[in-house]
Amino acid sequence: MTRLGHTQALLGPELFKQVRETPVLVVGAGGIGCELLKNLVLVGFANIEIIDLDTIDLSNLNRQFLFRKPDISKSKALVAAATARHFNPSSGIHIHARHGNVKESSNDLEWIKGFGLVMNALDNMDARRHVNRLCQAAGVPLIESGTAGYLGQVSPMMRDQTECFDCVPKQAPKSFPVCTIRSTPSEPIHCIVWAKSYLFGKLFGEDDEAVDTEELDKAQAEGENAEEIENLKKEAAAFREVRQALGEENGPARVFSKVFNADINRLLAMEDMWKVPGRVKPKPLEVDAIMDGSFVPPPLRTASKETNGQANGKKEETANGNQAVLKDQRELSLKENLELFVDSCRRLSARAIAHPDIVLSFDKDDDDTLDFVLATANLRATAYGIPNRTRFQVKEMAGNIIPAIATTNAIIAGLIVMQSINLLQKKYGAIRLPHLKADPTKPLSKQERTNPDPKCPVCRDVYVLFKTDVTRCTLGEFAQGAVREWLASSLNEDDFEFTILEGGRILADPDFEDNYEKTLAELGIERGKMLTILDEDEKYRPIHFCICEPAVNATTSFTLPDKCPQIPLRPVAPAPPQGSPSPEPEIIEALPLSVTSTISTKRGRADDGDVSLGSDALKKRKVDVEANGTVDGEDDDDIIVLE
Ligand SMILES: Nc1ncnc2c1ncn2[C@@H]1O[C@H](COP(=O)(O)OP(=O)(O)OP(=O)(O)O)[C@@H](O)[C@H]1O
Ligand SMILES: [Zn+2]
Repeated sequence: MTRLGHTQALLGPELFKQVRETPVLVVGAGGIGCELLKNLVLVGFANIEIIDLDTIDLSNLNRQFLFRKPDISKSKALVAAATARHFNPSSGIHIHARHGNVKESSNDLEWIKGFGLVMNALDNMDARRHVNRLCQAAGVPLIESGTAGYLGQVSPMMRDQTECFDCVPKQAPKSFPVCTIRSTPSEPIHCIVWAKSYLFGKLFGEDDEAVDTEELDKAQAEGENAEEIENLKKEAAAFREVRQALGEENGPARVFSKVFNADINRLLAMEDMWKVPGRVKPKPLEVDAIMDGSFVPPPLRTASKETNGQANGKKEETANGNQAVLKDQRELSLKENLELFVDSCRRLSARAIAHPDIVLSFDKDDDDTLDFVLATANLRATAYGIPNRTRFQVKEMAGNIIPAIATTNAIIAGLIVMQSINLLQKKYGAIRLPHLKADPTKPLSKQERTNPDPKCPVCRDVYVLFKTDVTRCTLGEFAQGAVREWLASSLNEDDFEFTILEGGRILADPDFEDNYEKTLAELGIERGKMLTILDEDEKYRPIHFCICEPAVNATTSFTLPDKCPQIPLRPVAPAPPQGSPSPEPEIIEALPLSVTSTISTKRGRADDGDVSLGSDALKKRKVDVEANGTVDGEDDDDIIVLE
């Protein structure tokens, strides 16, 4: 019996026909995507489109087995398709591979409606949200998936039948108050974040002197505390000075004495700061004493077995109780950290001097930047009595590395195919029940899925296919023809007052019709975007008109579906607490022509990891808010976000 003969016998002729004919979309040709594509081809799916924006990297080869060394730098989607085709050569399968971003404007509502099933094999929230919205708008079933180390999950999503990706709140990225990072660290991660997203930027990142000065002058003019501004200016000037001297022979020593000695002494002088219960005073570090082994580090703040055995400088022999451990897994002595600090400072400043136009940034795979973060984080940790970390641990923490495990990807890809079959059979009971999870303690577990959240801002809204020539159709024509004559009349609303938005922009409202004469193109509306209607009485759910290519041979400037869909009412919102102002969206009167949405084939943004964890980026938000010497407690809501 042929390979497909087995599948046919298993599935029965009707389901097998669906498998063969249903057009399916796979988004992402990475760890899960490669496994999935292979499975789909072997099961007999014969009409597959796969899209990925990335090219193959050496680090992909350990688990993305559709790729080989000679494929490095080639398009993931194209190579994956070319390899997978050979897995079932006799089956007459058609794989359409696309090297591109799923968010491209050509991937609009009409495009997604062309699929019977969509499968996400992505690694970031942004793209997942985008595909979820498209699928919800089109009513096309989506199978969402993700893995993080040994954990993984598969979640089928079907409009009106199950919750969607946005019905469920996602875990917020881990964040730290700025003052914890800047002045009162208590855990190794606080020191790593400080080294990576504060100190590294100050010494080697973009020189923000002009911005600093301008902002501080402005704040002073606006009446901010003059002493605080003065402190901030001094702090900025001090950093500038050590930064400029970095290339000199004693450059690293000057940085050391500023950040590990003078700054700590200044903090210690702020007595009120150390009266907070539980807060432990740091101890300034001294180069000479560290080098001759006489420096006595402060005791470790946690009652842990860890020793930070810097006192005798013999850490190198006792680290982890094992001399034979790999270099990266050995904890450095205080002296070694100091030497590594000096050495990495020299390497980085040599790079900065050789290429002044290239701004250095932390990269876990760049040894110079990793060494700098390792050494400075450990030196700071020592000053604060916090346990040190090994190079391996710092790389993992600073790089937000979650190991990708091929077996988890393979299990998840198999479960995606099982759920695809359930969806094709419209076994909604089956897709609602097994929200399948892979977990090392219980290889397969299921979690009952819930109904859509009535308040979900994605799957409870209404979406309308709006085919239009954006260079011809004006906003006024849209408001009259699509909203008043088509939508409002089907709602039996004679006096329908509404606001038109695109993204966060208000294009028109009952008192603002200045844009009515402009074409949609002039307003920056293009294929793939949505015009959203909100009624003034807030009676109905938002209605999104999804811009698609004009109909062939269209004589009018737009075409609408024959029938207006049913527009549900909004759920009744609980009364806002007394005195709380209602949020007003921003009105943009003079609209900039922002049609320049350039889509890169490489991501310019950080991944947010599989499931809801992990990322390659540590974002810094407003790190400089705290004046040097003005720490106002842990409840500071300025945060440094670890995504
Ligand atoms: N907006 C997008 N459009 C198309 N493909 C995307 C988009 N965002 C992410 N992807 C693709 O999704 C895939 C996710 O796969 P995976 O999680 O294995 O990541 P990876 O980049 O291959 O591996 P790693 O991040 O571990 O190096 C990647 O190939 C990535 O290029
Ligand atoms: Zn939803």
